[in-house]
Order: sequence, then structure tokens, then C-alpha cells
Amino acid sequence: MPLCLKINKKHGEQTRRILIENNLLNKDYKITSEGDYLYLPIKDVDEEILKSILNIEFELVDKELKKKEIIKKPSFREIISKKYRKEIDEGLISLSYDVVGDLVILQISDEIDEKTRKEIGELAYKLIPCKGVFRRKSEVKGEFRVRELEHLAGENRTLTIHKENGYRLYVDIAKVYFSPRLSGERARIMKKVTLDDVVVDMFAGVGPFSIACRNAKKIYAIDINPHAIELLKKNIKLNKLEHKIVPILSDVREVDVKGNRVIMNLPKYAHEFVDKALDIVEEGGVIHYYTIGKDFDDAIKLFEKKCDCEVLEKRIVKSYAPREYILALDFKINKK
Ligand SMILES: C[S@@+](CC[C@H](N)C(=O)[O-])C[C@H]1O[C@@H](n2cnc3c(N)ncnc32)[C@H](O)[C@@H]1O
Repeated sequence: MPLCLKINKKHGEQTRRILIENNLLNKDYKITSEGDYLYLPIKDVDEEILKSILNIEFELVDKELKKKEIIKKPSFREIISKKYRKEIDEGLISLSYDVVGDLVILQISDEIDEKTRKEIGELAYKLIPCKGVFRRKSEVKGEFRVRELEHLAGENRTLTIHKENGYRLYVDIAKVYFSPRLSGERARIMKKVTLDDVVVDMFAGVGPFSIACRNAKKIYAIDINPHAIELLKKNIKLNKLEHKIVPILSDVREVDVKGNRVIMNLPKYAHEFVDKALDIVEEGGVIHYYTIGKDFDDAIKLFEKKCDCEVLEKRIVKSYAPREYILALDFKINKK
């Protein structure tokens, strides 16, 4: 029986949208109405998180709902979930994967032997439209936030061109950080940018946030990884933004720039850079802060200790670990 959110019908459309934006709607079941109430199937999530993103009265209930019937040819996920059920249940093989350009990145543990890893790679190569298949060999690590990869099938090349939100990006999955799962977040920021904005992208990588801010007056894109800046320069050309984006290869702590919209996409360590972000942002400006947490409280306390600010928007970007999330908070900085 799926976990459901029971809400008054009048909040239906808005709530459905927020659940989809936060990747919390359980799409295996149909949304059902009874009397004045709607039952929306949801994924396992803390009640506190739901309270803070929904802002309406709701109940959490277990309810029998109809399953969605979809007839289609078997996918990579369906095939491996039958063939490797035990390993999936033990958490050694994941059903989720990333597609970056024409490359696929699978999540298979080191504990799975090499022959089986290659076999799964070949299945992915056949069933997911792509040119090459890799596996995550490590977590993202180090200052550059890059992960080690193992080639499993198809072309053994790590440079690709990824498309999202109407722009294109050169990405080298072995040399720079890039997550296609943040495209929705970049689309959200894109909608907020105005022609008068001066954006400072403190941890720019190959520039997806900077390029998403293409409507701004000027964008300073900073990164400490030389490979990221090299690709960022190619991406600026590819998207014809030479007149707007200034690439800067440096530790952001050494850079002296100012802006009214500051992007801090370094979730694991962003808390160490809040003073620098406050130094960069103009009063009345906005800091887009990304962090890891179980809820939004720590981030809000941290900012409130350092300045007079208000939270304009907060949302779960994606899950990070069981009951831990990558969180996005937009802080308006009233007074430093
Ligand atoms: C999580 S990645 C985000 C990249 C990019 N914003 C994206 O969405 O693909 C963080 C980036 O911050 C860079 N970085 C880490 N420490 C830095 C520092 N002190 N100064 C500048 N860049 C830094 C890393 O090289 C990495 O590219």
C-alpha cells in the first residue's frame, strides 16, 4: 500500500506540482479523489520536510490506490531488476543511472565481479540509447569534486556534449564535476534572472549555472579546477556568450568581484564559504545556497547568525543518502 498525502481538493494542482518539482510523487500509482479529498501517492520523506515545502494542512496515510498500467517494451531497468534482484536488494546494483550527453554512468558496487559488471554494461549499451557506458568507481571527492570511473561498454571516451534547458555543454565526465540531475534546479534559477543582474557563480564547473543565467548583464564564473575552466571557455563560445561570461581560474577566496546574485553550488563545503559569499553579494541581493541536510534549519540558523536575511524559497533538489538531501535555499540579504 503506498504512502499517501491526504489533502483538500482545492490544493490539488499546486501540491502535485510541488511534489513533482521535489521528486516526491510516487508515479507508480494513480492519484485518487474521494469526497473533498485527494490522495497523492508519495515517496518516503520526513513529515517536517513536507510541512516546510507544502505550507498547507495534510495527513499522511497508507491507502490502497490503483497501479498505473503502462504497456511498453522492457527497459534496461526492468531487465536488470529481474536478472539481478538479489544484488539490487542488497544495494550492490542500483536501478538509477545518469545520462550525460551520449554517455551512461551506472552505479554498481566494487563487490560485483568484473565479468558481471561488464555484462550489465553491455545490457545498458544495448538498451539505453548511448555511445559509451561507465560505472561510478568512487564517490565525488577532493577539491574538484570529481569521481573515478570504470569503462564497461561501447566507446572508451569521457568527453561528450550534454544538452539541457536549451543550451549545450562540453563535459568530460572523468575530469570535472557534472550532474544532469541538477537541470531542473538550473531551470528554476534561469527563470529568476533579470537583465540587470550581475551573477557570481562561485563554483562554476563547466558553467551550467552560469550559462543558465544567460539573460543577466554579466556573469563571473569561478572555478579552481583548470579542466573545468578549459571546458567552460569552450562552453561560453559554444553558447555565444563571450560578451557576458567572465571565466576565472582561481580559488574563489582569492577573487575580488561583486554581484547581486551569488550561486554557491558546492553542497558539501558551502557552509565554509558563507563569509566569502556575503563579501561578494550586494545588500538587497540573493544568495542561492546549496547544502546537504535532513532539513533546512541548520542552513537558516547559519545565515541568520551572520546577517539580516530572509528565505525567499527553499526546496529539496535530490536525495543524497537515506533521509539526507541536497537542499536549495534562496536567501535575500537585507543587511550584512
Ligand atoms: C559541486 S561542483 C559544481 C559545479 C557546477 N556548478 C555544476 O553544477 O556542474 C563544485 C565545483 O567547485 C569547484 N571548487 C571547489 N572548491 C573551490 C574553491 N575554493 N574555489 C573555486 N572553485 C572551487 C570544484 O572544482 C567544482 O568544479
